[in-house]
Formats: sequence, structure tokens, C-alpha cells
Amino acid sequence: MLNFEILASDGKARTGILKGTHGQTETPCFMPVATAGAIKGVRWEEVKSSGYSMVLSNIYHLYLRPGTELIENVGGIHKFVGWDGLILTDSGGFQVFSLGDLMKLTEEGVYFRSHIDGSKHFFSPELVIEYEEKIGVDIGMVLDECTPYPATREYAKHSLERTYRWAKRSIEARTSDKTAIFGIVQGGTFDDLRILSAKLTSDLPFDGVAIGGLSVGEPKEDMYRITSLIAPLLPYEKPRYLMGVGKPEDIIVAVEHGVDMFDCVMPTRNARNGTLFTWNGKLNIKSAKYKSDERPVDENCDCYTCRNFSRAYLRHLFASKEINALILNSIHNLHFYAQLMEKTREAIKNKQFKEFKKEFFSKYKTDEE
Ligand SMILES: CNc1nc2c(CC[C@H]3O[C@@H](OC)[C@H](OC)[C@@H]3O)c3nc(N)[nH]c(=O)c3cc2[nH]1
Repeated sequence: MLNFEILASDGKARTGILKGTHGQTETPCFMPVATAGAIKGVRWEEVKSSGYSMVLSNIYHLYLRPGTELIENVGGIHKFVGWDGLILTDSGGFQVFSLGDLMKLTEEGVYFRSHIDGSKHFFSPELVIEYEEKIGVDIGMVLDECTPYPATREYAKHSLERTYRWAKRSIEARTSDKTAIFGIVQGGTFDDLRILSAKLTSDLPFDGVAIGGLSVGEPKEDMYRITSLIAPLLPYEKPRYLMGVGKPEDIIVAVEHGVDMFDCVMPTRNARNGTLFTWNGKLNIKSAKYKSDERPVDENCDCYTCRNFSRAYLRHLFASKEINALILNSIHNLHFYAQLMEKTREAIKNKQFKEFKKEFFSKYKTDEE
């Protein structure tokens, strides 16, 4: 079961503690993505020492490989992957709908072909809840349709209505409160449909509510407008999760509007292509300008990578296609995101969030700049 306690707030921003079956996490929190049950290139002890206590995986991937039955038979997901903190699984509501003609959507559920071996499968709202409960995740996302961008108003309306019917079926399918269940708001980029979906989803007895269907290629102003419109409409006392977000600047803006939880592949995926996060913006370690740069990635970072290695060395490793390049870059980026969330929580506790946001944006060079 899940307990969420808000400890302090500053405007709409709030900080709290989320307690689940396998531990607790402070919010606002960022969840590193462990798609197949591991954070790519980083051991759990580094994930923990950076301060993370909740990670995200995906029931769609785990079901296809190694199989949810296998995970259940070896004692559940925490035992299988060796992570003793909180685990949230997404439902595959994003993946299956991005399989194009490898997927057939019906009222019952979705028929799809595995992206691994082309085998045929079927997910229904009930099956997803069953798999999430059986492998023992702390928080399970419902099967939804992540409405694609762009979508016509008519499509977005039909899609949110189906997601709502599926949400009710998901609630009915629950057999235990050990696995908390979050509903997901859709509605495309149409404000009135977003408000409708937020109301329908908030009225159901979910343990938390997520804003879905964003960070899917829509203009940034749409993402900001919808987040600022919808987050405050979600139940105040329940965790609010903005799926797939995101860039450091996007997380800070969403926290300001009352969002508590985030996930994104960015810290780990960008690390693997040489993009490193610093408090002054992103840095591409491949650039020749770092060839003999003896400074750490970020002089204000105390991660293992920044305490021991120079930009010159990290650039050399990356150019040499060394495995350690991926590992050291990932350790840094994950630590940066953990520090971003830690400083955000501190600022809210000290009622200094506005000042923190102003200082962040005065130094951090975003992609748009
Ligand atoms: C990136 N932007 C974004 N991600 C999103 C995800 C997670 C993607 C899932 O894919 C993997 O990361 C890419 C993760 O799974 C390993 C994550 O759970 C979403 N999931 C659901 N169920 N519904 C949504 O409306 C939705 C919207 C998103 N927007």
C-alpha cells in the first residue's frame, strides 16, 4: 500500500514522503529508467549512493523478456533484479501504441507483436494489473493509450474515453493493496479534453494520478500549458506524476505547478552519446575543446566521476569507445539529476523555490538558448 505525506509547500510546489511496500522516497523525485530491470551501465550501489530510492521499469518489456511468470517464480521483481527500493512499472501504454501496424487496438485490449521476435501477444487492462501485482511492483501504471501527437480532437476524445473505461476495469481487477495503482490523464493538446480526463481520472480511487501523453513531440509551450493547467486539478493529497519528463529545466517548471514524480531516459541515454549535464547546461564530451581540459565535468559535482577524472580523460575514453566511458558518464548524469531533485526539495522546504528557480535559469543554458 502507498502512503503520501506532504511535508512542506512553497506556492504550488510541494515536498513530501512517498512510502510503499519496499521503502520510501522523498518527493519531488526523479525515477531512473531500468527498462529491462537494470540502469544501463550503473550498479545499484551507485544508484543508491546517489540518493535514489525509486526506479522505473516497464511491464511490457519484462513480460516479453524474461517473462512475468519467471520473475514471480523466483520471488518477485525486487529479488530478481536485486533492488530493495521502490519499483514503479509503466504499463506499456506508450510502447504498444508506438508499434504501428504491429499492434491492433480493440475495446478489450491491445493485440501486438513482440518487437523482439515478432510473436503475438495480448494486453488488457486486467492482465497488466495482474502482471504488476504478481511480480510485486510497488506502483503499477494502468494500461492506457498514450495519445499520439498530433491527434485530431475527435481521436483524442475517443482515446481518453477508452483510457477511462480501461481505468475503471483496472481498478476492478485489483486483488491486493500491496501494489499501488496510478491512473493516467490523456486528452492530447486540447485543454477541455485534458480537464475532462483529469476529472474522470481523479474521481476514481487511484493511489496517484499521472499526466500522460506529453513529451511525445508536442511543442514545449503545449507541454507547459497543459502541465500548469492539469497538475493543480489533480487530487492535492495524492502523488502527481508527469510521465517521460524530462529535461532539468522542464522538471523545475513542472515542480512549480505541483508535480511530484518524474521519469526520463535522458540522464542515462544522453550519457551513452556523450552528453553530460552541468549546472551551466549540457556539455558534449566529444568536442575537441575538451581534449586537454583537466577540469572535472562539473566543479560543483561530488560524484565518483567528477572526483576522479578529467574532461580530457572522459573525452579520450569516449573516443576510444571504452566501456568505462558509458559507465562514468552515466554515473555523473544520474548524480546530477539526483542533486537537481535534492536542491529542489531543499528550496521548497526553505520556501526559497522562486529564488532557486531564478538562480538555476540564470546559470543553466537550455537547448532553446
Ligand atoms: C518520453 N516521453 C514520454 N514517455 C511517456 C511514457 C513512458 C514511456 C516508457 O518508455 C520508456 O521510456 C522511453 C520507459 O519504459 C522503459 C517509460 O516507462 C508514457 N507511458 C504511458 N503509459 N502513458 C503515457 O501517456 C506516456 C507518455 C510518455 N511521454
